Amino acid sequence: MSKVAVVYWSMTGNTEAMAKELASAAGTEAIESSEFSADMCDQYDAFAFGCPAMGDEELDPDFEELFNDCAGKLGQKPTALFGSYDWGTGDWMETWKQNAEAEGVNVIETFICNLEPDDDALEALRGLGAKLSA
Ligand SMILES: Cc1cc2nc3c(=O)[nH]c(=O)nc-3n(C[C@H](O)[C@H](O)[C@H](O)COP(=O)(O)O)c2cc1C
Repeated sequence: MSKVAVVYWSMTGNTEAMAKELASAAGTEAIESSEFSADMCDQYDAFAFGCPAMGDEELDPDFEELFNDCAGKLGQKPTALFGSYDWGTGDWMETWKQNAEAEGVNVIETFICNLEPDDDALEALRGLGAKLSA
């Protein structure tokens, strides 16, 4: 089984709920982004990074700094990006994915959900966790 790092930033708990469901299915615990650093990437085989739409379709700046630090260390390891949004249409995730791929990150899947994850979203997140840990 792959060792999966599920690293998230969340202001009001929606992305945190997503992270916890995904991590549980991957057989691990979600890690708050403030507790993670780029030098920890070597310990993992696969990654899921979560951050909601903030600013104007942007990542939280502190999370973005961490992700950019990690990006060069992920190599070809499978990486998923996820997060919650409200009034937009997911532009922040499109931008995030494009930037990650430009840095050479192997983005195998992105997953977004509107506000709190509903049952369908939780099921999809469990599937993603299982896929990353396979
Ligand atoms: C400062 C701020 C900026 C936001 N910007 C966007 C945005 O650009 N697009 C969008 O769809 N939602 C935006 N939202 C809504 C959040 O993405 C949404 O509430 C999300 O569920 C929060 O996730 P969290 O509970 O993990 O913090 C914003 C919320 C805040 C507080």
